[in-house]
Order: sequence, then structure tokens, then C-alpha cells
Amino acid sequence: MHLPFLPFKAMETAAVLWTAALVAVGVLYWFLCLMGSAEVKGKRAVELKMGSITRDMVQDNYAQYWSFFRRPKETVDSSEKVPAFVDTFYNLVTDIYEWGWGQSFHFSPSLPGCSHRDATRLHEERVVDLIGARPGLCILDVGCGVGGPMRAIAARSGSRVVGITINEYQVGRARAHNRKAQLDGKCEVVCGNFLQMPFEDSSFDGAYSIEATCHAPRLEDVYGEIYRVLKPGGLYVSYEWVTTGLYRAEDPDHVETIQGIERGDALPGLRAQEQIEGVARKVGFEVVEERDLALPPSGPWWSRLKMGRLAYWRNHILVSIMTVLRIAPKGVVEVHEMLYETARHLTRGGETGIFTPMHMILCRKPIDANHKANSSY
Ligand SMILES: C=C(CC[C@@H](C)[C@H]1CC[C@H]2C3=CC[C@H]4[C@H](C)[C@@H](O)CC[C@]4(C)[C@H]3CC[C@]12C)C(C)C
Ligand SMILES: C[S@@+](CC[C@H](N)C(=O)[O-])C[C@H]1O[C@@H](n2cnc3c(N)ncnc32)[C@H](O)[C@@H]1O
Repeated sequence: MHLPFLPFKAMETAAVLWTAALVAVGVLYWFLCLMGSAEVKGKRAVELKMGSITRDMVQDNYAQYWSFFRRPKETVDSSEKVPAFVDTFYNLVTDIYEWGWGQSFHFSPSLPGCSHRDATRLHEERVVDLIGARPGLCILDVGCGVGGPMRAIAARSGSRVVGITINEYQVGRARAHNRKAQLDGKCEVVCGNFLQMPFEDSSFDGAYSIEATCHAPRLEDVYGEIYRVLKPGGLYVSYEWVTTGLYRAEDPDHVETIQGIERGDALPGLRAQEQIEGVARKVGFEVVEERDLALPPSGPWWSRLKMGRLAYWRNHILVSIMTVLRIAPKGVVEVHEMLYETARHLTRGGETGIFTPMHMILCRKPIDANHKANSSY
């Protein structure tokens, strides 16, 4: 009487097992391939590469980077090697940034009721108004990353934008994004060092840098180059990473936070807010306006970092699984851990108010600059 019931039970169990297996495969696929892709889709977890570094060299490159930027600030500061290590840094982090943050590698004030994506775009479009970018002008993006800001600024203003980055891998990514966004007619990307730019004197109508000049060992070198390539009367705006007036060098917590930011972001040494204006004037600029865009009424720029904590854990599990499966090269877990630590220090810097990534300075190259320069020789 019970005989027909047994096979039915076995079939039911098998069906349950098969369904569970299928669901598990589906969840794994979703976890590995779909989830955690950048806000503007383009990078997925399974596509993480380490820039132009070959798989077997990732761990070595990370070790070299870490031992260089862990050194006392005074020895990093003056080193001629900084641009090469910054290049290594971006080989290591570019894909992780795109995957976990998007195509714009900077912060923005959080705005109530506004998505991160919109807040980012508005922070970028502010540049258009500040430097008066418009159709027919050619604008320089100093330290352009993979071109998120460049595309927003070209689309909004109608200007042609030329970006420069030291990292060859970013050049390839930026050009691919430009083509995909059908902005390759307006946006151009060049690989080079912003301390010695491959551009003619007085060749740009305007210029901007978003969270990039902090990588220069001496700010006067990059500001001097920007001054050189700008046309007289041209405007330049920069969003600078600086310590604020609340920073106390005698407070060990402050020092630990700032050093943590420097180590994890390839910075030769953060400058103080009040130094920026003097450097701009020293190279010849007139300073039109200077303001910390992080101050109220702006919402906290670090809230996006805090909200992302759960996602960082998921990402940590993902990169660990992918390293075990040999999909990602060895060393990615360490790089990811370094970024996690950096996010902690950046958040602390924001919460204590000792650090801002958006000290805005707007400068003009004097209209009679070339005349002045010629007559002084
Ligand atoms: C201007 C610079 C970069 C600023 C930011 C774009 C990046 C600073 C710290 C980065 C991140 C920290 C944590 C990562 C997280 C652990 C990972 O799972 C996903 C990516 C992060 C969120 C990553 C994204 C970019 C940053 C916010 C510097 C270099 C001058
Ligand atoms: C944090 S990213 C910001 C990128 C971009 N401005 C954005 O907001 O998305 C800093 C950029 O500066 C570039 N950079 C740093 N040092 C450089 C140098 N010496 N010459 C050229 N580019 C440099 C990096 O390659 C990177 O593209």
C-alpha cells in the first residue's frame, strides 16, 4: 500500500535538491557578475584587472607602492619618483574604483533627495559655470582619470575637453567610455605627466582639476604648468585635497588620520588650506575666489563612504572568492583592504572636519600675462 509513495517522495526530494542547486548557481552568478557593478555600469567584479600590470606582478607592485608611501612624509615629498608610484597606484585601483564608485573618481557634497550620481554630476557641472566653458572653447582637464567629469563638462558646456593622466590604462578606459557615450568628437585623452605637459604655451581657453593636483609633490610645479598652457585671461578652477584650520599637528589622532589618507591615496603630503592661494599667486595667477565647498549648507561628502560599508564587506568576499578561483590576480585582496582602511581614515577626516577634498580655488591668468612675461626678460 505504501510502495507507490516512496518513489514519489524520492522524486520530490530530487526536485527540491535540483531547484536549490539552480537557485544557488543563480545567486552566485548574480553575486559575482551583476551585483556590485559600478553605478554607471561598465565594470563587473569578474572583470577586475590591475591596469597595465601583468597578473604575476600585482603583488610585487603593491608591495613596492606600500613601502614607498609608508615612508616618512619628508622623504616621499621631495622624491622624483612620486609620479611613477602614482602611476602604479592607479594601475592597482582604477578597476576597483570604477566597480565600486563609478567613472568619476572624486567626492561631492551630498544633497538631500539627490542620488550620488546626480550630486556627482552637479559638482562637475559647477566647473562649467565657474570657468565659463561654452561651445567653441578648448578646456584642459588636469588629471582626468577615466573621464567621468570630462564627459559631464563637455556635454553640459559644448566645449572641447582635453584630459591628461599619467596612467596609460586610464587613457584606454577613458577613450572607450568617450566612444560609448558618443562624446569622442568632443573629448580627447592624452597620456602624460602634468608636471611637464606636452602642450604649447597659451593653448587652452580654460582649465580645471578635480581632486588630482594633490598627487604633485610641489603644487607650484603643476600650477606653473597650467599657467603656462592657459591663454591670457583664461580661468582655472581646482578642487583641492587639504587639511583645514582644525588640524592640529600635535594631536596624534589627527596625525594618524592624515597619514592614513596620504598612504592609501598615493599622496606625497597633504597641504594646508591656507597655502593654496599663495602658490597660485606665486606662479602668476590672480585669485578670483576661494571656498571650501564642503562647508554648510553642503551635506557631508563622506556620508557616501559610510553608507557603503555593507557593500565593502560584500566586495571583500567577492575579491577573496575570485582570488581563490584565480579569476582575479593575487594581491587584489590586499589592495582592496588598503582601500577599506583609506575609507575609514577619509570618513574620520570628514567627521572631525580636519580634512576637505573640495577646497575650491578659481584663478585667472592675467590678460596682459604674455606681455608682462616678455617685458620682464
Ligand atoms: C581623489 C582620490 C580618490 C577619491 C575616491 C574616488 C576614492 C578614495 C577611497 C576610495 C574607495 C574606498 C573604499 C573602496 C571599497 C572598499 C571598495 O569595496 C569599493 C571601492 C571603494 C568605495 C573606493 C572607491 C573610490 C574611493 C572612494 C585620491 C586618490 C586622490
Ligand atoms: C583621483 S583621480 C581624479 C580623476 C578625475 N579628475 C576625476 O575626478 O574623476 C586623480 C587623477 O590624477 C592623475 N594624476 C596624478 N598624478 C599625475 C601626474 N603627475 N600627471 C598626470 N596625471 C596625474 C591620475 O592619473 C588620476 O587620473
